[in-house]
Amino acid sequence: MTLLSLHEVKAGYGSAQVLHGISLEIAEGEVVTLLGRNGMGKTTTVRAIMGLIKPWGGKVMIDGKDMTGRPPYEIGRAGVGLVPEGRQVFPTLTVEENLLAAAKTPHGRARWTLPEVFKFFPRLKERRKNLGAQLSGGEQQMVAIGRALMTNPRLLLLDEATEGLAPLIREEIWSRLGVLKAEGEAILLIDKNVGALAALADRHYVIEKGEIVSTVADAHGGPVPAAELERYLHL
Ligand SMILES: Nc1ncnc2c1ncn2[C@@H]1O[C@H](COP(=O)(O)OP(=O)(O)OP(=O)(O)O)[C@@H](O)[C@H]1O
Repeated sequence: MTLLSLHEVKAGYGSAQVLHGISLEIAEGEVVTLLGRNGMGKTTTVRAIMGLIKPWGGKVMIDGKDMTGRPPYEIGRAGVGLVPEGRQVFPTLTVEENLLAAAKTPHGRARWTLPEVFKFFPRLKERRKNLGAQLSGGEQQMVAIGRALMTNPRLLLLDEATEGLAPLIREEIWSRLGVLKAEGEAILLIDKNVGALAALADRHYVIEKGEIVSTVADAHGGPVPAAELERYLHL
């Protein structure tokens, strides 16, 4: 079933239009990427989905329900969790407080609780009394992901979740995302690491100047080779 669909979403900042009619779909359990060079509108698309900016036109549908322009907490309640660009961990709260601030158990028994997040990222359990500001970039990223998981989302949006991280931490994040995929979590990924995207994702949307210019998938449902994705990025 379709979890999220965008129909001709238009949005921008001030009088500058950035999105010129974005249409895309993500089904339950699907891992999809939004690929594009800098400044093409990936983050703006995420903001429009989350209600962080109000679309100028078009529709954002969640579970077939029109959620266009609803505030972020309502989008979250509808099952969408965001791992934002730049992590945005609260610097003066501890790891535990950062995670608990987001806690939400929408439908009865929740998959994600504090102990479950600590099991998923053991490093966070060790650091649970540390302040956000005292964490390494990789640890902050784990907090950002853990915080989104604490909302028990059915769709996770990750905006540049491995940016600026050391290779080892980056690999750990990718492997954790693989675990989430295997559990049936739907994920929308934005990242510059095309190799990792190719390995994890089922499908790819290519965005250029605020429009989806290609949808890329393997005819037999397998992964799309990284080299093919690279070609789309160097148009
Ligand atoms: N808060 C803002 N106010 C004004 N313009 C903005 C704002 N945020 C982004 N823009 C502009 O909107 C356009 C698209 O930016 P966006 O961040 O969506 O791109 P992106 O594809 O995510 O790229 P990047 O990889 O650089 O984050 C760019 O021209 C950018 O300068």
